[in-house]
Amino acid sequence: MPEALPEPVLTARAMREADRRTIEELGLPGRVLMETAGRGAADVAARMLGTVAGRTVVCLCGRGNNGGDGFVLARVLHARGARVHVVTLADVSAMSDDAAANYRLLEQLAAADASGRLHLHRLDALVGLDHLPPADLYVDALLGTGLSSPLRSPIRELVQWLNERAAPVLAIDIPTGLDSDTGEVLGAAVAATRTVTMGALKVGLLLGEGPRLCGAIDVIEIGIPRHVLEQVARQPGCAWRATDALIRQWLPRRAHDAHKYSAGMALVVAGSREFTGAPVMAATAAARIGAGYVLCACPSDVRPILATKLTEVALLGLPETERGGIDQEDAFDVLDGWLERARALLVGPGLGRHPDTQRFVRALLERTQLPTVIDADGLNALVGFTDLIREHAQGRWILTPHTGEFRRLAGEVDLTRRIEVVQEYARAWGCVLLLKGMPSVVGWPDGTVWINATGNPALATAGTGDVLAGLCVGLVAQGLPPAQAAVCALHVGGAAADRYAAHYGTASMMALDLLAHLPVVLRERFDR
Ligand SMILES: NC(=O)C1=CN([C@@H]2O[C@H](COP(=O)(O)OP(=O)(O)OC[C@H]3O[C@@H](n4cnc5c(N)ncnc54)[C@H](OP(=O)(O)O)[C@@H]3O)[C@@H](O)[C@H]2O)[C@@H](O)CC1
Ligand SMILES: Nc1ncnc2c1ncn2[C@@H]1O[C@H](COP(=O)(O)OP(=O)(O)O)[C@@H](O)[C@H]1O
Ligand SMILES: [K+]
Repeated sequence: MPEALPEPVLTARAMREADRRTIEELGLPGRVLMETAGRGAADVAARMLGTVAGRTVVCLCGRGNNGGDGFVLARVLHARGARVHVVTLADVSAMSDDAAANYRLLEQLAAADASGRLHLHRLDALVGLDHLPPADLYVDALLGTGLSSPLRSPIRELVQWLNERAAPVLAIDIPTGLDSDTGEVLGAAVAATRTVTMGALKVGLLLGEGPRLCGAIDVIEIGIPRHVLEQVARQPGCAWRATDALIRQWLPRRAHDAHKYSAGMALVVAGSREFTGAPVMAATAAARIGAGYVLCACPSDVRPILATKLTEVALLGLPETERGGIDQEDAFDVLDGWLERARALLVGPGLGRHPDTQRFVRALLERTQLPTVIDADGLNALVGFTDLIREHAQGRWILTPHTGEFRRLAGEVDLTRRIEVVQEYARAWGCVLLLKGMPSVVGWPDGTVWINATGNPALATAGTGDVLAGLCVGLVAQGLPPAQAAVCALHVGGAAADRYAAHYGTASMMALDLLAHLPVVLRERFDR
């Protein structure tokens, strides 16, 4: 089976380091990198145009290497018959060396070419823009990873002008104005139809405003060796994105001689008088993703209610104190046998925050050696007890907080640096930390971070977190290590949401719809 490779997601600093090492250590000239980048971008532009000959392209170029990529793209599209207008802001003497070399090439070409299809415009003020002909495609080659502060004039005005154009916009490397590390808009930013990014994905394309502003993304391989990308990807703030091929490789396969125990038993401790839906969604999700035997342990007085909603999922009633929480000692009498037989545990969905229940949760987590998913009220029981995570997680726990639950656990954190924050806490707590959101992010205890590649706003509906927790425990019950189970659960769950949205849009989905689409997605996309 060929080794499927995850996609590196780099910060500007890591990208610059990869460029530098390729140029200085490997000896691949920066000019060649730029030529390859520009040609790759031109191919994407050509696909957007359909036909190139006779079409009009306006290319706005900055004076750095991002502009240089744009000059190469302009030359290539011109060679293929397009009418090209290149707009520059600076004199060639102020350009970076590689950009200047490519600009001089364009000057030679414009002088030698009698077709009148290549026009170079030096922009001193914005007035020049209105003399440009309407274009079939605009190219944003103003700024890339060199952006370091809120956009200055005149680039800021150029960005606004671009955003008023009717025709599609292709952003080179990063939409100008978008922070390539955080996805924040620095003053103003190009809203691109498509972004062609060089060498590797950038973090800012996937976080914050990135997904909204960059449109579809093409990654151009420009000659930076994979081992260089993998090494720089270890820098803080960098991450990885799984591919379908990698998930297909990781997902468990059911053995031909499987029986319900060998296919993995998941024990779900969930539910309360207030929440009888969460245990259903979590336990059903565990069964749907392939656990052979799912047992749901809930407070005794909600057992009859769940029994009407669950058929394939077996139920266990947990004794309660007279105050209404779960009675710790009596509950262990009921659970201990099952804790020996189960292969994975999920604690939390809909458990409620009764102090007795919270004490029971902490005692259970200290007692079990099972790989465990802790979600929702399981996490709330750990507020103020994060030492318990440090002592007991040992890489076996998956925590699945949304932003609010994470803030309650970790205190005030700056989530514009969500990659670093997840990296830091997963490492400090020694657990797999799945921080839900758009996109959801997974931190491993060794510092590796994953940005979810699938999912869409249809997921913003109550219960999808319960489903996600169930997918996690269902995968761990089948023998998948917690680190990989969290990445797979997000990827597959998000893929189910994507299939739903493709058919029905993003407003109508409810959490259990994810499970209705899961079998087809597992079959069609993940070969299970
Ligand atoms: N040749 C190669 O190795 C490869 C290069 N690659 C390409 O190079 C790009 C990186 O090139 P880069 O480092 O030159 O930076 P770049 O994004 O062009 O910007 C520099 C300019 O930005 C300006 N500027 C900064 N902040 C600003 C603000 N707030 N408002 C306004 N202006 C501002 C800054 O001006 P200054 O602040 O210096 O006055 C300077 O003029 C990368 O994205 C990729 O496309 C790839 O193809 C890979 C191979
Ligand atoms: N399969 C999934 N893929 C990606 N993100 C997911 C997935 N499931 C849940 N999420 C994220 O989790 C959020 C819902 O979690 P949460 O708020 O805990 O829901 P609830 O507690 O109502 O079940 C969603 O908005 C989405 O960002
Ligand atoms: K750009």
